[in-house]
Amino acid sequence: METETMIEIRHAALVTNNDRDEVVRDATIQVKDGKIAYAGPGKDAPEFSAERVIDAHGNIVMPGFANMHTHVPMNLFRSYADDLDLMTWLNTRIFPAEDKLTKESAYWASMAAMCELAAAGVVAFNEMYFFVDSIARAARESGLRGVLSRAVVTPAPGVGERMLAESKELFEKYNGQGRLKVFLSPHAQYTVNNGMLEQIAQMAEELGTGVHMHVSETRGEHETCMKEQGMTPIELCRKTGLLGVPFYAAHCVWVSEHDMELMAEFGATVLSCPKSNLKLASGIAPLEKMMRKGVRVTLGTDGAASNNKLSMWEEMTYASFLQKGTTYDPKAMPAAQTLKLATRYGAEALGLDSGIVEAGKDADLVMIDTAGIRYTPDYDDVSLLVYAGSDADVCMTMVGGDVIYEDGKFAFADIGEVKAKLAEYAEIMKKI
Ligand SMILES: CSC[C@H]1O[C@@H](n2cnc3c(O)ncnc32)[C@H](O)[C@@H]1O
Ligand SMILES: [Zn+2]
Repeated sequence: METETMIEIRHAALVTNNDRDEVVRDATIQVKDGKIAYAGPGKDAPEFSAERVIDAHGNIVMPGFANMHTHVPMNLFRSYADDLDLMTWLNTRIFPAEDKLTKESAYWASMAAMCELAAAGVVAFNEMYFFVDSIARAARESGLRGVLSRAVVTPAPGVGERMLAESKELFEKYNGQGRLKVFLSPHAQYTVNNGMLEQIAQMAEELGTGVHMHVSETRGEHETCMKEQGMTPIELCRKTGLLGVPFYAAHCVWVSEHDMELMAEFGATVLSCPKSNLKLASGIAPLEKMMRKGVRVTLGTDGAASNNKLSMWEEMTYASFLQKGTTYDPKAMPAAQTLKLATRYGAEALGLDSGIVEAGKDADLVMIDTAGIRYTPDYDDVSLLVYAGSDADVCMTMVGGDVIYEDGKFAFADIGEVKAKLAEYAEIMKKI
């Protein structure tokens, strides 16, 4: 596929995702040099000499998703270890399998994830793993926006320091390069000692970057931290300085009222992964309560080994329905708010200039084919997207004005080759 600098999309139902939740019928979206030049009623659109005109009659155009917690090389481990709790899953199956990963297998697994994300309408992902060079290579090729981080653990003296030094090198190499940014990443409170948490907070401050960490995922993590440290994992993050930098806390299932108040006070971002938390039997994060206390909540999938899809569509449905079901309040997490958690709030948290479809924003858009039976009748487009939509409905994904996925085809990958490579590397995993 060619890159056009001027694209005009006509006759779309435009879900703007703005503060007024406006939906514009028969809308035109004009894209120039990666930005939205115009988005609004077709009848009011200015003259535009488009290199390509897309007829979106019968389609919805909306902002793309920000998947806020991923481990993209874990696409190699989908269906490899199911029906286990987090610690058994990690210690008996995943960590041994990860020992067999190589630069090449991590690259191809990341490419598989890029395809899965792009085809499901994701425009940005917030990643934590090792093999960051492999992930950066796949991300750059795909055109997706990626915030990468090299996970740090402290199993033995000196190991964490080496990993942190590597994180700094990766920051210097990739941060601000094209569509990439780099954060720092202590894996979790139970794998990283307090001294290293402090060093990471200091380095994030020096570099002016964020910190991405698994926090309060399971009851066991919460109880052990209380017993060994005399405080919750979030309180420990405050003590070690992590809440003083832009802080991105994945999961937050087992959080106290005080934890929520701290996160609101320090402006931390919660990266909730409702499906992964259910599959690993970790529990249900109290998102509604957190949001009422003023905490910024966003959504992610976690890796393909614990989800087992990278579908923000499913995260939206699970997140909303779980909050309704656990609060006994049908008004909890309504559709328009849920869509914002999956798109705009994530984009804002990552410092991206997208998440709303309006003039001046980056053109990070997706187009949804509404020909399927689930989009009829059409009383409320946002409701249809959030409660009835799915990956399969995405017919085009655009990042910074580049069409990276369209009608089953990827601009950046030969999907047959990607599948063949994954099958080849899976043979190695089967021998463990
Ligand atoms: C060291 S890179 C990231 C590390 O995290 C592991 N992981 C994947 N999902 C989870 C999760 O939900 N909680 C904790 N750790 C997780 C992954 O396998 C890598 O080892
Ligand atoms: Zn995770």
